[in-house]
Amino acid sequence: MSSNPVILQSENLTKYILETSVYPREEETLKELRNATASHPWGFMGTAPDAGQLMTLLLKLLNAKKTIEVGVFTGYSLLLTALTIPDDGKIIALDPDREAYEIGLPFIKKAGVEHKIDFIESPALPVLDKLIEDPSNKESFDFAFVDADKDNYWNYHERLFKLVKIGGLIIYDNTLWGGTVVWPEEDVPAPKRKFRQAALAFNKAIADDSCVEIFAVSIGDGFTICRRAH
Ligand SMILES: C[S@@+](CC[C@H](N)C(=O)[O-])C[C@H]1O[C@@H](n2cnc3c(N)ncnc32)[C@H](O)[C@@H]1O
Ligand SMILES: O=c1cc(-c2ccc(O)cc2)oc2c(O)c(O)ccc12
Repeated sequence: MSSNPVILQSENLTKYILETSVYPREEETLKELRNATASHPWGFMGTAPDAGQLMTLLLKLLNAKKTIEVGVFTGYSLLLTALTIPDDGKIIALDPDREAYEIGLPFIKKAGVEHKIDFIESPALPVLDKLIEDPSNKESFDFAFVDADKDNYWNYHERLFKLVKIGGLIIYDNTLWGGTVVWPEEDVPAPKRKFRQAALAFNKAIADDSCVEIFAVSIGDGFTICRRAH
């Protein structure tokens, strides 16, 4: 089994895709933010650039204007969303770690998109609950991206489902959790087991949810794309 967390069939194929179609198209400030994150001890948590490119395409297809991001870290996925939505678009970005967000902030400012971002330094669940209490927020968001504490994904789904409009998208990252979802439990390193179990439970629950159309994409660490059907 490869030690590379990328799930595509070979590391060379991933490299080929990155070099031919992702890096040449990656916006300069995104590249700079990604490079600034690389030296962070948790730098590997940033959204994979190929997965980010897919997200950009989906945001454009949707004409997304109002979005939510759960799990910001240094802001790679946040900056790409801010670069993609229109100038009067808005992103509610939730993360208890402001320090990591501040690593990416100079690149967000340089890109001239800070005005689209409402960063809230908080765990996401209480903020989502508050948003739901306001009827004007219900079914008002075009798009949500979830890349945070993996054992809360179903809790996020229950809330985001109420906030995202019919036809809107919710994307969940890490749903293949380094490919470990198909490994025998005993082969999975102990620290990875808790979130592997969370991914298995979430993948089953979302497949059983007839209110969304879904597709699990083997890109990055696994993207599950959900469209609110009704
Ligand atoms: C994988 S990183 C996000 C990566 C980010 N999407 C990017 O492109 O760089 C996960 C983030 O989730 C945040 N997080 C952990 N628990 C959270 C919670 N309860 N609510 C919101 N964010 C949380 C962590 O602080 C961390 O910054
Ligand atoms: O190794 C990780 C860990 C996380 C993680 C752990 C705990 C949290 O509360 C949030 C995130 O996230 C990761 C991630 O998103 C990724 O793409 C690779 C590795 C990890």
